[in-house]
Amino acid sequence: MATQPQRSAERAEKLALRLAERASGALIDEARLTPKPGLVDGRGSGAHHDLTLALMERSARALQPTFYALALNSWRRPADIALRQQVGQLGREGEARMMAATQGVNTHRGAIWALGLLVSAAAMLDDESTAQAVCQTAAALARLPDDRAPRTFSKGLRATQRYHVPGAREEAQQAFPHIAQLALPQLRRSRAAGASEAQARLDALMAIMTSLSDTCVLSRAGLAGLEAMRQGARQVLSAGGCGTPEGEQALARLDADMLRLNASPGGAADLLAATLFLDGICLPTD
Ligand SMILES: CC(C)(COP(=O)(O)OP(=O)(O)OC[C@H]1O[C@@H](n2cnc3c(N)ncnc32)[C@H](O[C@H]2O[C@H](COP(=O)(O)OP(=O)(O)OP(=O)(O)O)[C@@H](O)[C@H]2O)[C@@H]1O)[C@@H](O)C(=O)NCCC(=O)NCCS
Ligand SMILES: Nc1ncnc2[nH]cnc12
Repeated sequence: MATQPQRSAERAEKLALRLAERASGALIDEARLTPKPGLVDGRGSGAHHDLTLALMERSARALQPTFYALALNSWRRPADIALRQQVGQLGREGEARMMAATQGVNTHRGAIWALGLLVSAAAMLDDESTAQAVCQTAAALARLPDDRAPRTFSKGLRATQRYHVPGAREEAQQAFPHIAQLALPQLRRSRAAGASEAQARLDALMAIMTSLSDTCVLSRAGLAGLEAMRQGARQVLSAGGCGTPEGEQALARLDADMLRLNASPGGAADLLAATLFLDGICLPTD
């Protein structure tokens, strides 16, 4: 008969496997979702020259062991410095894994950050929780310092300082408002209004794009690119979403604008993947 510690280990491993499969699956679902403005999708490489759908999928699969390790090591632990450092280390190993799988192309750095924290938070809470609870727990972890992190200067950091806007760090530290307050409610509203699953997911992406300061867009296309992204996404939603003929036309215009400006909302795409992950693992609210 299995002893108590054996049963606990089995439970932790089972949960870690489920979370890791869901996290990698959410990355693949996001990458395949079509048509996404400026992004890699089933039609092609969007505004990118070095990314393809096959590469995004390879990267997503290569990250599954990272998500598994994050969940297993976070199981039922409190948000403290020791866990923050371990999660940081596992996240950096995940980035190295991604780079090895893609021969040095940055496919999912932002996604490793957002999904990594959310996978850890779901394992910390263990029981099925609401998306709000998982986002709050992830935020508690993100707000802790990681003294072992190398002091490097990134494109994201440069954009947040130049334009005085929040970036990926702040989104996590504020408990992912673009997921909890915009994307998840929009996903559920669009489904309830009869949109197809793909249309509802595209609407959720639009909801994120209406207000995110996506440092990927800022680095490539400046404030003009960011404003075009936000305005275009608002037009899609105010036309009734991607499921209406007017919404579909507005989405095509937004795609053309993003390509013309060389803008890619990679941060919004990461947050959509994180939304799909939470939608798949969390208790429904309201
Ligand atoms: C906190 C970190 C995310 C580092 O953040 P920072 O802002 O310093 O660094 P970046 O390297 O720029 O990464 C940020 C990425 O986050 C995504 N993102 C952008 N804006 C937001 C936002 N407002 N909210 C949430 N997420 C956002 C975005 O990722 C996507 O874009 C990537 C492609 O970017 P880039 O290489 O710039 O792309 P290109 O334009 O294609 O380059 P060129 O072709 O022009 O050369 C892609 O990866 C998408 O995922 C931003 O890029 C975090 O990484 C960190 O500190 N990690 C340390 C480890 C850790 O503690 N982990 C814990 C959890 S596991
Ligand atoms: N579909 C996508 N295209 C480009 N960059 C991304 N980053 C995350 N998902 C992406």
